[in-house]
Amino acid sequence: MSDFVLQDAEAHYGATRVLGPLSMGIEPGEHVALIGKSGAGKSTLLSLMYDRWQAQPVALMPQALGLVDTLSVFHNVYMGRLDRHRWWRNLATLARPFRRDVDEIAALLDEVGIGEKRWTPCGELSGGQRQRVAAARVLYQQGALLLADEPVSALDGPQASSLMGKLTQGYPRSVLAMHDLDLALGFCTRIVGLRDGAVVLDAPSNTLDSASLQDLY
Ligand SMILES: Nc1ncnc2c1ncn2[C@@H]1O[C@H](COP(=O)(O)OP(=O)(O)OP(=O)(O)O)[C@@H](O)[C@H]1O
Repeated sequence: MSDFVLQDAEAHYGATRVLGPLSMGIEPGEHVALIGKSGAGKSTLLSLMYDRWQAQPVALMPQALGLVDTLSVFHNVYMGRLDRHRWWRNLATLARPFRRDVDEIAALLDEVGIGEKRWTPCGELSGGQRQRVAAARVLYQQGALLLADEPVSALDGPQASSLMGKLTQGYPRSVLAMHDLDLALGFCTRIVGLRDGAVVLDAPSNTLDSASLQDLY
């Protein structure tokens, strides 16, 4: 049985129910694309999953990315593992990073194509570069499950494909809110379609094509 299960889950804003009740589990090896039009409940479902499962090693890449603009790209990626180190090591890293960390993070930044920006403050990056920093941070963090909200929305076609490959290979399971149906079908094993806070489709990707998903929009 999966450790990642929701049973009759609901989300409310004030007195208004915007999601559920819904039940679903994420099995090992599953990469789930959450699709549906704007306002369907994708971000709300990701937040609910993060709340319910945060006792387990879950990484979150939020839509707003959560970068600290005044810190360098290196330091933002390093934050993916802040909770694994003692306070004094994190404090020392702020002033003078350890060579081992610099080398590991530099390799990751090279992989996502922003190695030359290692010491640039995140506030000086483009939208696509910022998205790649946030992706590098969750790849550095590692864990049992990745939750990501439109993780490649600011990237061009080849960059988006490359990063989708790294994110789905970097975690044993993932749930990714997506708007690009071809990327969802190409990289995810399962498609969950939401409409007005309800699951209206839940099927393996290899049984679907992008035309059959258009009904959700
Ligand atoms: N802070 C909030 N307060 C009240 N209602 C909210 C709030 N955030 C979201 N909602 C409502 O919850 C519903 C689901 O929103 P959600 O952000 O989960 O949609 P989404 O599918 O992620 O949309 P998008 O693709 O635009 O990011 C919408 O009806 C939205 O208006």
